[in-house]
Amino acid sequence: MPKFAANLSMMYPELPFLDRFDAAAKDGFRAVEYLFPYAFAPAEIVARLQANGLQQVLFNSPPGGTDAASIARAWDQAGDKGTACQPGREAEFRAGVALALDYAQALGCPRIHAMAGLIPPGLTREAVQATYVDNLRWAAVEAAKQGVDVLIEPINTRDIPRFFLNRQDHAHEILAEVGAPNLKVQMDLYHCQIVEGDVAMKLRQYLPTGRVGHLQIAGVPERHEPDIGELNYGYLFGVIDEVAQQCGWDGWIGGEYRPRLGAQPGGTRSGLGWFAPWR
Ligand SMILES: O=C(O)C(=O)[C@@H](O)CO
Ligand SMILES: [Mg+2]
Repeated sequence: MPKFAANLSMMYPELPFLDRFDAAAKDGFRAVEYLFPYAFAPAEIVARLQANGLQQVLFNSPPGGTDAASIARAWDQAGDKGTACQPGREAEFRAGVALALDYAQALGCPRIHAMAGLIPPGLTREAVQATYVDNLRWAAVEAAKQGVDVLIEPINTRDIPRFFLNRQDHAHEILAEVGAPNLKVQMDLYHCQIVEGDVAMKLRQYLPTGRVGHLQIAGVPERHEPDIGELNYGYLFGVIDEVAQQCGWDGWIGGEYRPRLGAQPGGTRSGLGWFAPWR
């Protein structure tokens, strides 16, 4: 049966970040993910996880720099959204992964997402791929020392123009080139539908490879609740369940969407009809 995690960066915008853990647990989630924990001491987050019986299943390494201002700048509209593919920023990438691994250890989190970043102006995807592969190879070795997986995520270029990694096939080619068993794909079905479509067949193709470390979902195109939009998630959850039973895939599915009612009080809970059968 599919296991769902609440993405606390997008869900529960009506609440301060630390209170979102309590709300997700009350709504029946057993696991959480989010972008960045770095504005909080690990102990503050561990306290929220433990008080609510929640597992931390995913977060991102810093998208640039390791201090709060750099992380915010790297994530804002004009930010680089990661350094992994950017030649000359290898030291920054490594410092970010090291910080993420410290947090992963403290939070008991088994995977981190290392964002690829934008292709720098004047360079091509082909020109920066060697930097990306070298950085991921280093990150996978470091993460393996503490039993953590490193994830890479194809993201659509309507949301993030010039993002390096956009397609599932490219992500799986990168895994083959890096050759590290703990490097896996974060397969976000929202991005997959926008860039490639044919989502059910892609699930059937990639879940049995054992190289998909995590799934994420949202309605397309507005990135609201999964039961709003052009994707039929009721059908897709059935496909995931069927394939998972056949191949033993045991990953989490993150609800990474912006509730339709925005930050209205109770807005996230009122949109959880999609989750009711799986609670
Ligand atoms: O934007 C997404 O999709 C994500 O999963 C974030 O973690 C940014 O990578
Ligand atoms: Mg995602």
